Amino acid sequence: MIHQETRETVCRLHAELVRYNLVAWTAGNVSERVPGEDLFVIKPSGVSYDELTPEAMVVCDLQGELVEGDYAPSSDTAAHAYVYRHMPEVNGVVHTHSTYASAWAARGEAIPCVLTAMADEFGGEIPVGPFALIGGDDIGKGIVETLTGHRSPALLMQNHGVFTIGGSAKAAVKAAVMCEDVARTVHVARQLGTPIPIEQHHIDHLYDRYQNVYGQRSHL
Ligand SMILES: O=C(CO)[C@@H](O)[C@H](O)COP(=O)(O)O
Repeated sequence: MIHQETRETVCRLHAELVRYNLVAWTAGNVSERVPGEDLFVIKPSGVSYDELTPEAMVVCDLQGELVEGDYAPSSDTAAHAYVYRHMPEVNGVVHTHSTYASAWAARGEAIPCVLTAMADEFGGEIPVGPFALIGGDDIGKGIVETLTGHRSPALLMQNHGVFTIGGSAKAAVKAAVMCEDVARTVHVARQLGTPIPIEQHHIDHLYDRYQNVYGQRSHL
């Protein structure tokens, strides 16, 4: 099938949403831009995660129209397409209903930057986007307006759940995993007392280290 490599990547990353317990039933979705094309691959709508295969993935253009595939595209296809049209640096988009992060979304409250892990991955708070109905451009507009110029690759769409972006679908999945992890920890901290905000200059230092030094850097 066309765009087999991207199909395989997107299919494999959907299994990561299940592995990290970020979705229930058929909720959530992952997409990735097809390299060099005005196209992206996304999950078919309402198909059980254990039935997802590279062949079941669907290919859409940047208007969200189905280009190739046997299934109807995800109900969030318009949102993903809007992000790809307006954020050319983004090559991966993920949506989950992960429990703790969605509980913050239900309250319309940003997750404050009170953990070094938040400074590392999000460069500050995880912001909240507006309430938006599903299917049109409203969710995509909310994502773009909230995350443009913001360090965080994740946001909480009010009353809905998590959307993340990344330079790849893998990066966006990582952001979704880390978003749920810190949402849970900060929630627990709130139950025990008042979390202590990290000073901005420390956030900046931590973010720079994590983004530019942490891990294995290719020197070849
Ligand atoms: O959030 C919603 C519906 O509220 C959707 O994003 C579902 O979470 C997944 O829909 P499909 O990708 O299966 O169409």
